[in-house]
This record gives sequence, C-alpha cells and structure tokens, in this order.
Amino acid sequence: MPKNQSLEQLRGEIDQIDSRLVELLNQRARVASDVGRLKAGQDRDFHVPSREREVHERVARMNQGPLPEEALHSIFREIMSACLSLESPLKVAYMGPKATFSHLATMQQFGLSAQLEPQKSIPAVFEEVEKGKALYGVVPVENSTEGVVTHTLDMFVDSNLQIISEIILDIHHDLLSRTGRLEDIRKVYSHPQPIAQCRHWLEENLPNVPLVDVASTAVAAQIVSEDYTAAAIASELAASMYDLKMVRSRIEDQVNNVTRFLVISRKPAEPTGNDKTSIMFSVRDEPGILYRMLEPFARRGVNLSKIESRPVKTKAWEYIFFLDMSGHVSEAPVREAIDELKSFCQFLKILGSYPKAR
Ligand SMILES: O=C(O)C(=O)C[C@]1(C(=O)O)C=C[C@@H](O)C=C1
Repeated sequence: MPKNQSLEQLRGEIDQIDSRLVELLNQRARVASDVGRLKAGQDRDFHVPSREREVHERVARMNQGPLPEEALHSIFREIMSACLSLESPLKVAYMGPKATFSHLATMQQFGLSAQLEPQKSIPAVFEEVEKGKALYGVVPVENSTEGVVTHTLDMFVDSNLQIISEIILDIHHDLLSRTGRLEDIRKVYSHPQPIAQCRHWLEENLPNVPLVDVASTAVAAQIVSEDYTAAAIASELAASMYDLKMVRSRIEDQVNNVTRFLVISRKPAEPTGNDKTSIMFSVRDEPGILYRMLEPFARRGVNLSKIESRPVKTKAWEYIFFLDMSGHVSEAPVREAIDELKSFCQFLKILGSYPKAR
C-alpha cells in the first residue's frame, strides 16, 4: 500500500490507466477489423476458436498477478467477443427463453457481444444451425444430479451436426420474489429439475407451500414478477432481467451441481492436443457384445469417460450407445479403435472431436 497517497490521488492514477486501456482496446479492435477484412478476402472463417484458445493460453502464461487467471480469462473472452463482433456478427442459437441456464452457458462461452438467439426447443436449436441461420447452437446434455437430457441425445440420431465444444456450468439456484421476504411466499414456481434439485431445502424452509412446475426457470421468474405472493427458483440472471429480489441464494441440495452443454456446428473442430471424442452406435444383440465393443479401446489405452444407452425407438429391446473418450479422431489410437468397433456395428456415427472443457 503506498503510504502518502490520498484516495483522490489513487483514483486519479486509475483514471489515467483506464484512459490508456481504452486507447489500447480500440487499437486492438482496429487490428482485429483488419484481420476480419483479410479473412473475408480469403474466404476464411471469422470465428477461430483455436486462435482464441491460443490468446487465452498466452495471457495465462504471461500473467504475473495479482489478477487470477480466471479473471483474465473472462476479460479476454469479452475483448475477443467485442473484436469479433466488429468483423462479423456471431449468431448463436440456444435453448431459450432468456435468463435460463442455457443462456448463461452461451454467454460464458461466446461473450456478451455475440448475437444470442433464444429458441423454443432443443430441435429448434438444431434446425437453426442446420439451416445456417446460426453458426452455432448450445444445448444441455447432462446434469450431475438429474442425469442425461435424453432429448438432446435423441436429436443426434437424425442430425449430422458436429459437437465442437462442451461447456460445464456450475448451477446455483436462487429463490427470488418481488418482496425478497420468505414469509410472503404462498407458492413456488420453477422447472421440475430445479424443484427436484432443491427438494430438501424447500421441505425444511417452505414445508406447506405448493410447488408449481412450469416450462423453464425464466417463465417462473416472469410469472413471479407480477405476483407479490409467489417465488421462483431461478438464476441470478433471471433476478436482474425480471427485477426480482433474492430471498435466499444457492438453495440447491447438492453442492456440486453442474450441467454440461454441447456446442453444435455444421463444421468439425480442429485438434487442440487436449480433446475428447463422442460417438454413437448400435450393435447386434448377441452374447459378449458389450465386452467386445469396449475392448478395442482398452487394448489401445484409449480412456473412456462416459457410456450411455438409449432404446431404439422403432425396435423394442435394441439400444443405441453413446460413448465419450479422450483424444481426437485424427489421432491413430482413437481412429483405429473406432474403425474396429465399426466393423461389428449396425451403424456408427462420430458426433465430434472437441476440446475438453477447462
Ligand atoms: O485472429 C483472428 O482471426 C481474429 O479474428 C482476432 C480475434 C481476437 O480478437 O483476437 C477475434 C476473433 C477470432 O475468433 C479470433 C481472434
């Protein structure tokens, strides 16, 4: 702490630094615009996730503190999001409405300058990307407490979109209302999943209050914004969007509550050296098949991180498997193991190789 400086002097110093920052940020934005013009002339993609990763990694390496790496990561995400928006708008469709966790996950991944387009359903997100109306789509795929979002997995059966990224979001549920007072609450609205995830807290703190399922946490927040006797379980983002007060924060029963989202695109992602691959396939129903389908991966030391099965809708007792593994499909052990598995599959589809979430 400098000893003899007054508050005014220190703030004056901050003002001077801010002026330099604004100048530098605009200088950076002008260079990014030049890059954009160059790329347009060469018919190259505007959004380059591998370059963004490089920038983040370089910034982390040169950071000497006191700012933590996470803080710099968020700042540079916004800087690049803003620079990119000068080159070309980045359209991203997500499972809406606004203020849901999908919205938060999309903001976390693409920054606030991206053009985020809420959609009514998971199929609608796929459709926007398939038709080229959005470059990317963001859909939830699993929650650590509630399990997989089967609707998303089912969509991959008929879609040729590729997974190009995953987003892991810490989920915190807040109890929100107009008055901010627990004793005013006569009804609680939310989506069934957050209600299930806060069941113990609700039983203890609001034992006789009816719980009402609605289509999303955002719909709950909207209803509650017009009813002084109701509360919504929703995110902090919903509180600010619908002008609600926090009754209690973080009321989820499980402390480690995370949701995984997938980013889908028409084009596959480039290898980064720290990737994972998702595939789906179905096999004949015969003895030893479960063992045989995993053995090619074990033999080559390919680490499997998840296996999921879904019934084939058109045939009783037949299953489609979803498998996640470490590595990129361009790496020999991964490619060879998948090829071997394919030789005894009825069908197999590579859903994408993409960087592991941070
Ligand atoms: O390097 C580029 O290709 C840029 O367009 C610049 C930039 C950046 O701001 O650093 C912006 C968007 C891209 O996704 C990657 C990087």
